[in-house]
Amino acid sequence: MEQRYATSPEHVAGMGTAELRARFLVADLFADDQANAVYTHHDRVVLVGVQPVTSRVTLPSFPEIRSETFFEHREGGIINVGGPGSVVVDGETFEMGHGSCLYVGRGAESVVFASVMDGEDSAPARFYIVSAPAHTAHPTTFVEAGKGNIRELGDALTSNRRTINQYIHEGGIRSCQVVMGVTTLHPGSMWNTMPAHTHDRRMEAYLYFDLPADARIIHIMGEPQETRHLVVADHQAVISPSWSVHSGVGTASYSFVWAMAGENQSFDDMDGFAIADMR
Ligand SMILES: O=C(O)C(=O)C[C@H](O)C(=O)CO
Ligand SMILES: [Zn+2]
Repeated sequence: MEQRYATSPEHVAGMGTAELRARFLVADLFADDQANAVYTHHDRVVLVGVQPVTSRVTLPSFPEIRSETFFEHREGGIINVGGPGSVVVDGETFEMGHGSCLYVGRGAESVVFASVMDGEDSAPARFYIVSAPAHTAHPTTFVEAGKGNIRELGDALTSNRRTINQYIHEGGIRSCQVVMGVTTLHPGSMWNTMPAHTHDRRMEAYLYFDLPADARIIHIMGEPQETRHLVVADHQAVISPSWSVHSGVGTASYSFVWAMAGENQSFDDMDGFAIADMR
């Protein structure tokens, strides 16, 4: 498991492109028949990518978290950003289509991932997991793509019309810390999360998906008065510390998984910034 230690805003001001990418961009989460993990140390959130192709993949326990099983003292949200697949949690099978979400509660022991590969052109499932420490066990719960709490935001005139699907949140699937959902840009709209915000109570991670292979997201990060950017490709994630804005513009429309953990679970607890005040 890769370790990414926590960073401070003062540190970012002097970083060049390579260091910014090494600290905040998770470029290679998905690899065939593997479970790749990054331990962010921001709110002790672990990001995992599982891409089963020729065989099933069992979620390992990873020595860095010192537990018998991955979910012994953790919980996690899983979203499938690839082709159809399944997740078996302690013998119970969840068929997961593109964009669907599964919450796995503390104490789950065996978690096994598979793709439904039924032809040469079929795409493997890509399971994206965001996990945080959990103090109690909430039930493992599945929700189909598009069946979360829907919020429509933005306007085509400002190129930011988008649909937010909240899956794991205060009014939906219960959890200890993890809050998770998917935002989809409408055709022709390219901007997410602008005006931008921070939430000092929670870190957040974005995983961009459904972006054409030759398109990119220009992801804006850093303090609002001292921003930096990352150029991000499909299936890459960005770690956003609590003090950092997280907003992006695509060269094509796209979706992204957003997930947070920390002090509270209040989606609307955001500190917004006027666009004109950003630097
Ligand atoms: O499009 C948006 O705006 C978002 O999806 C915002 C994220 O959900 C977020 O940053 C929540 O704090
Ligand atoms: Zn946010």
